[in-house]
Amino acid sequence: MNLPARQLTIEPLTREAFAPFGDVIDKEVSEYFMINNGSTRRYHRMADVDVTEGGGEPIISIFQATPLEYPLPIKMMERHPLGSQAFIPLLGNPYLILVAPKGDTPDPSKLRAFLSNGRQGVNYHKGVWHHPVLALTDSDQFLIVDRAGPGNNCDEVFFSDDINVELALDSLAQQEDQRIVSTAS
Ligand SMILES: NC(=O)N[C@@H](O)C(=O)O
Ligand code: NI
Repeated sequence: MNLPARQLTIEPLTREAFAPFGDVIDKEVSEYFMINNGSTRRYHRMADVDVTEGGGEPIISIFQATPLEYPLPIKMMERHPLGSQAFIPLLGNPYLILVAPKGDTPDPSKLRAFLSNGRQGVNYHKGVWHHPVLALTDSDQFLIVDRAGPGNNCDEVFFSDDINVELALDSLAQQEDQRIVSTAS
């Protein structure tokens, strides 16, 4: 008999809640100073790019991502042991983030899911377990700042089927981001 999957609670993305996993890149809660003769706000050093271990170098890429099918059974997590990885949404669409604390393997009981409002980026710190990008809008686009260089910088761990955990969008219907459910379902 298949038991119903445990649905992860999807939390609003805040700097404080996400702190154990990395940085939230969100100008709406950040200080700035004026530059360019007063014409420009500089939201300075919102996150650090930590990619030089083992001879790594910072690179900038763009991901164009397709939403997965929801409810989404969580089958795997990955980490980048040699570098941080930042995702900056380019089109203003909400998206999901799924993380677990650093450690030898991701602990399924410590999975945390967050919803970005589409104006918030994230910077996973080196070694933080995370699910590959979870877009909620077709062909969504993200600017990525992460590491190129020698060595293996991507560990993947596949869970056994019996962890029976999923991400469902129903819980989002109660939040102001109602449009998400219609976009992704
Ligand atoms: N593999 C890759 O470049 N992307 C993942 O790291 C991801 O977090 O989406
Ligand atoms: Ni990654």
